[in-house]
Amino acid sequence: MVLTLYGFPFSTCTKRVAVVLHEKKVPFKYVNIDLATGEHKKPEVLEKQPFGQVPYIEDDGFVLYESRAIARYIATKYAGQGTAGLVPPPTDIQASAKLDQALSIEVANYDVYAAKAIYEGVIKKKFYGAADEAAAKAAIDSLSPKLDVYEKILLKQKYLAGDELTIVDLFHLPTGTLLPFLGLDTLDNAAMPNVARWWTELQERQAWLAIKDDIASVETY
Ligand SMILES: N[C@@H](CCC(=O)N[C@@H](CS)C(=O)NCC(=O)O)C(=O)O
Repeated sequence: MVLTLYGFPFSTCTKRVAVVLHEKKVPFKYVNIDLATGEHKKPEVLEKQPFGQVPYIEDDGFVLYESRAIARYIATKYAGQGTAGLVPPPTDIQASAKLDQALSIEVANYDVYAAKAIYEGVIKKKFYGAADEAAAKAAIDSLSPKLDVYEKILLKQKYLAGDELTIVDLFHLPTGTLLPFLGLDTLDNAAMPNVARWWTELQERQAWLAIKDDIASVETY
């Protein structure tokens, strides 16, 4: 049975999973959970995702939530198809450790600030009428010195976990592409040529272009 992705089109977390499904050329059925009407807090959703959030997947009866865990599951299960190397083989202990390191970097040094900025500056404006521009700016101000460190890392290696593209690079796309809506060239910045090089390449990936504006079921590749 085809894998089912439950999500919401404007959800950055749903896009984090959808881009990996496309990279790995995994056909999937997309089911919309309407966050705007509170569908994510209904008992049938809470049974699958106890925090009442999206995304989650069902794969032959196997239910999984948390976008990063889902992405890793997909990249591992479908290692032999689509884009190669998004996760290293578990037997490569050092590459796996470097991926874990980069995954922690993304959560602790990037997403905590980028997601906050997007929530305060973009989501609040779109769904609740008014942005909190001061809170968005504070989050961006906290993100900036972290990106200076990204620049140092990306000067030495092509991607965040080493010289191979992995899932963690893709994880930056859903929030990073919304930062310009806050009037910021945070990631595409001449003062950070290696971040800009990395970021430009990521944004041009076919898998991202396929889902950036809309997520739809895919029957076959
Ligand atoms: N850590 C979770 C976060 C999930 C999350 O916050 N999802 C958002 C959409 S991007 C959501 O469902 N928000 C509604 C809510 O929290 O009530 C993941 O990565 O899957």
